[in-house]
Amino acid sequence: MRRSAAPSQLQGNPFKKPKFIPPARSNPSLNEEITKLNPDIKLLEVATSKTFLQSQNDPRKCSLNLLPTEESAREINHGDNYRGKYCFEACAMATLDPHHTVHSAPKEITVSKGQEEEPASLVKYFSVVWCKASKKKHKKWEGDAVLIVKGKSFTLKNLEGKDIGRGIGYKFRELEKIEEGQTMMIGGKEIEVMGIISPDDFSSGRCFQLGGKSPAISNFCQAAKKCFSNPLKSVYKPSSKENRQNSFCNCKPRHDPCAPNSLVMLRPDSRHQWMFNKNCFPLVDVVIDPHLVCHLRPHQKEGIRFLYECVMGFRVNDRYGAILADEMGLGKTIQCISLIWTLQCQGPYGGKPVIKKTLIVTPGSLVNNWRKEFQKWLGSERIKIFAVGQDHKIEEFTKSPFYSVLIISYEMLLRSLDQVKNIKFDLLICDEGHRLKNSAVKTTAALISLSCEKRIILTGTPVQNDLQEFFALIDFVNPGILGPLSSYRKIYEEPIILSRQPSASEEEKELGERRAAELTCLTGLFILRRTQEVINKYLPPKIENVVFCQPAALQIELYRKLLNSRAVRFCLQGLLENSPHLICIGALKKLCNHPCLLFNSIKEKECSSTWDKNEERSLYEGLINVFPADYNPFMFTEEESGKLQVLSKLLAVIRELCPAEKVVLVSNYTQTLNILQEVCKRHGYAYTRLDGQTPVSQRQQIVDSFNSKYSSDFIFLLSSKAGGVGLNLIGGSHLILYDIDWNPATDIQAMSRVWRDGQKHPVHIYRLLTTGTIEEKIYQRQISKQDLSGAVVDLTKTSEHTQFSVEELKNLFTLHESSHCVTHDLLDCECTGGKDHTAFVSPPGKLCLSSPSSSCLLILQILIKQVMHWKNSLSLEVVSLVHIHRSLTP
Ligand SMILES: Nc1ncnc2c1ncn2[C@@H]1O[C@H](COP(=O)(O)OP(=O)(O)OP(=O)(O)O)[C@@H](O)[C@H]1O
Ligand SMILES: [Mg+2]
Repeated sequence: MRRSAAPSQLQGNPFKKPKFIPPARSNPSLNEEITKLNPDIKLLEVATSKTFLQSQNDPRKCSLNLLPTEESAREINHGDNYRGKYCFEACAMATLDPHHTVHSAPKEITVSKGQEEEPASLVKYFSVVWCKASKKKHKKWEGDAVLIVKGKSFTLKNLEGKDIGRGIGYKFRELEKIEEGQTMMIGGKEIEVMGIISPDDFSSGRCFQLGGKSPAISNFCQAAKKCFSNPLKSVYKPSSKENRQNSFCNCKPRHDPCAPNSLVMLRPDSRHQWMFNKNCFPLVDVVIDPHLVCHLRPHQKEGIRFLYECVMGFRVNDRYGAILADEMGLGKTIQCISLIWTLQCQGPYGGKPVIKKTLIVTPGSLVNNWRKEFQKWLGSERIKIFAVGQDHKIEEFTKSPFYSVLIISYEMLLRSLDQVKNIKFDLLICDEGHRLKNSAVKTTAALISLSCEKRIILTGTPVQNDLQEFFALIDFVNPGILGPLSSYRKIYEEPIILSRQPSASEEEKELGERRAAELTCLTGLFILRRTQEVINKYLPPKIENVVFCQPAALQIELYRKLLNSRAVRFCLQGLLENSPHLICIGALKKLCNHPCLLFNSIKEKECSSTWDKNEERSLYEGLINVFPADYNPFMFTEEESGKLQVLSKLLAVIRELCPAEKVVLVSNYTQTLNILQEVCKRHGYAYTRLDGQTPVSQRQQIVDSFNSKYSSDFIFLLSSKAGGVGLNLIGGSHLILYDIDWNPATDIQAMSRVWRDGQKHPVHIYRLLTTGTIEEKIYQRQISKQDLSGAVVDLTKTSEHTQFSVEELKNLFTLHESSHCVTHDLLDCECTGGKDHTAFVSPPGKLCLSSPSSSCLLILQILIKQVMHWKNSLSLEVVSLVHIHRSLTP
């Protein structure tokens, strides 16, 4: 009986180690032929099995390490190039298992009738191929599967992790004796055992990747040798016509690889050469332009190496994507610029450039920032870049042969997708690419439709909590690397989520942890994330202050009323259909910013008669009477909001004590920015503003003008939604976050606008919170959830700020009137926190509130070291380590 091969057999099932292939079923003549053609094949086989075994034994190493090691590869390279070619063909063939011929009839394992003694806990795993039971002569294996034998039962899972067969009550002795090569009938399916899977490979999920369509992770070696002794000797044989034709190509590196401080990229291994150097060009060192290298920080050099290896396909076979997820301000832009410039001028094969055209897609406000950064690092002569804007239509780029880099906003890309699709791009960079975490959105679909293999996502915001979002990012840069979504869910997502449930068994917990570790390991080859710690030493100090502001009398009264509204009572009864709790939360947050914002909403809803506004109306019932009869929201006063009073004083103090320094004032809401703008006007502060309404073409100009030392602007009003990411606002050294977001990442993004390279002054961050209110609760939630562990995806988090339990809502919908500062109470701090110590410093001598407002309660002064410690903690208790600075400064 002959069977055609299952996928694993076509690709070489690594679980089927060469030594176990029964001679009868291998094809000796083929192997002999291969060995005759090239004796090096033995070396490769050994290397292959060695690499595999090594990765199997070392759980920290990723699996799929199936290709020859660099050592073996280099041997090939030093020999005749053609030999190298055969060698690879042979290598590929050697792992190919010839069609199987089954000599013995499969045995049906019989269901045990009698009682058998066996250890129920004994679990074994096998890689198998299977087909439906049939009496046909020529059968076809239908697929690879994993057989799990546990005590007297078995489960058969396909490589997507789905159960395709189950059985119980088998004879234990039969199941125990299962060995490689054995064919048997179980559960109406015929299977052949291909190999044993170690418990480690099962629990990590590797066994599911290895059998079928999974990628092979290439042998990856960190150490790039400095330079070639003689590149011509190793590969270049100008014997053929083709080679003679190519003899014009450049054999010398563009920059001296042996110069001190030179940054030389890793050489391609022999697999890569075989795949991509068909014309046998000489190997040439790729060396980063020294003009750039002299500016690069160590982590940036490492980042460039990483990006180069990823997009060249050195790290993962046939995958050319990368995610650079460095924290904000680490210079992702310069790393990409260096990569583009290098690949555009150089390449390892005959020095031929690897890419011609690059597409950079970025949020609208950063299009011109990219252009400026190119100019900053490369000047305007080296590289011609084209930023799409109102006056720079994409047609210009299409027509002109000069431009090699196109920078376009996500919005514009959607509008001109057809034109962009007509251009052949060799490299695609998606800045602030976390927006691609949803594969259903148009932008993602548009970018996927571009036929560019080399894809880089840049993001400073880690993907938290959501394994599917993580999948979308991975699948975008390296399509298919995690298999289809359905199998990813079965193999990774479900076990990981299950293991996080409080009711998870020890076994489930262990499995979930192993799968999470494997996922991290697998994706870690093409994800790089460094934290701000790497640039701390290059930056001035940062002092972060959390300013707790007592609410004003009007705010308290309105707050009480809101909490007594029908809408809130509904929520507390668990009636959360149509999400009324989100409307309530929104109203409370508005009130914390200023009551006039709530007044506007009340008026708006009063005029609206639509049915679906009922809930909102029930929230606002009777509130209008709390406002004075002649209340005019345009004539709002600072006294009506605790935070606004503090803000006003804070601005006055900064202006007085540090007249040369500027302030970035951030809010999540445009309406709040309007109020803040009005405050600026009233006090005569020169300001500039960037929000969602600001035309994209003007944004960079606004930023540049603020950053300029000649600017008279004192305040930069910034909407965190429009400009929270990517902007460089180093002109300001004080940043005030007027309101708080559920997602700590949004606040951190905003805070990172000023504390970045180029900043000359110590940076002061002030976060304003209204005490006793929902803002404090959000803050507490932020610090208890926040974990900047450096992971791109934090698999331990489950927070979702749209879903709350009734208990959580009860806590959110409480006003703590008797406490001056609930967070302070939670700290177990011995100071009384009373109104007697209402002065604040940061740091001593630099800034103080000369006439402290009675509405201010405390400033928690958190020094940078402590911030780090605090950020890494998961519990509020650790905050008590934070020094509470309450000394009165004259
Ligand atoms: N090696 C360097 N020397 C001096 N300045 C640098 C260096 N690297 C980067 N910079 C500057 O630091 C600033 C921040 O860099 P960049 O905008 O690339 O950060 P980023 O990693 O993209 O941050 P974000 O996630 O906020 O977008 C820029 O003004 C950039 O020119
Ligand atoms: Mg950036």
